[in-house]
Amino acid sequence: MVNVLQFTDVSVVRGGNTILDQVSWSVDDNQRWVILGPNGAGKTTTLQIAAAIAYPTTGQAEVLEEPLGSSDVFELRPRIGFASTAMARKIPGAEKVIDVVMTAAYSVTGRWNEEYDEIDERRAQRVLTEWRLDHLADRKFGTLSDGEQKRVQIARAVMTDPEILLLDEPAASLDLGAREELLQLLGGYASEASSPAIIMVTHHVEEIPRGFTHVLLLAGGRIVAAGPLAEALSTESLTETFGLNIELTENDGRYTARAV
Ligand SMILES: Nc1ncnc2c1ncn2[C@@H]1O[C@H](COP(=O)(O)OP(=O)(O)OP(=O)(O)O)[C@@H](O)[C@H]1O
Repeated sequence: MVNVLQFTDVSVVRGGNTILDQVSWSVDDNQRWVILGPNGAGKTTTLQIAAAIAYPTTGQAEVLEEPLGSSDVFELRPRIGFASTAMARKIPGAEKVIDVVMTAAYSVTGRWNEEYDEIDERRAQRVLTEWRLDHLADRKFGTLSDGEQKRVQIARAVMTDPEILLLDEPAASLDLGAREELLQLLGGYASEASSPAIIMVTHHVEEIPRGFTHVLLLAGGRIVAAGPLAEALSTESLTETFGLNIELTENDGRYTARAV
């Protein structure tokens, strides 16, 4: 078991606002975390620190055993897979799906010759197949549906074989079928022992895939609960997190929540 993330009293202050407040949190490589909390709770900021693209104002964050602030983030970042809508916006709509996935390897190999070309292309094809995108390899990214684009973002993030995979609201804006297909794929990936640690931000307990193991509940920049799903995700902890009476039900590894 390897520790991939260690926050010790992490606070983030921006524009005079305390966005994260003394957050201490630890993630091991065999864990798959969901981060839940209301709008503005600090979920994305937490993910940005885990991605080594934001830094604590005070406290200490270690990512893949490298302390942020005194490590070379340019060596660290290629070891992290990060899929978010903000990053997807940077992908040119005219780029072919296979290229969107394959170019993720550039930052790791740092070169582009015949040998790497073939290895990367084979790996990209394999990743596309895993995420049920092989039939779309030659399509332009901009012509894909939302659900397909989300899967391409994840395929790109796993292309480099990252040691930690970060997903910012991967199921947002998907229709029921696309959401369920994505959750199935994510659940399968999460259940594989060879997969990296996964941290996924979401707004809905319905979007927690089977195979996820832990939850971090945030409200107002503070931890309300953190730990194994069976213990930390409850009617009580959700009620406290969202500040209204919520009833949680679990059915065969999937969750639903509603106000009562
Ligand atoms: N530069 C900044 N200056 C002041 N406040 C900021 C700044 N950046 C972010 N914030 C605030 O920090 C809070 C936390 O933002 P963050 O994006 O981490 O929350 P979130 O939980 O991901 O929210 P959402 O669910 O709405 O995406 C928000 O209230 C946001 O307005």
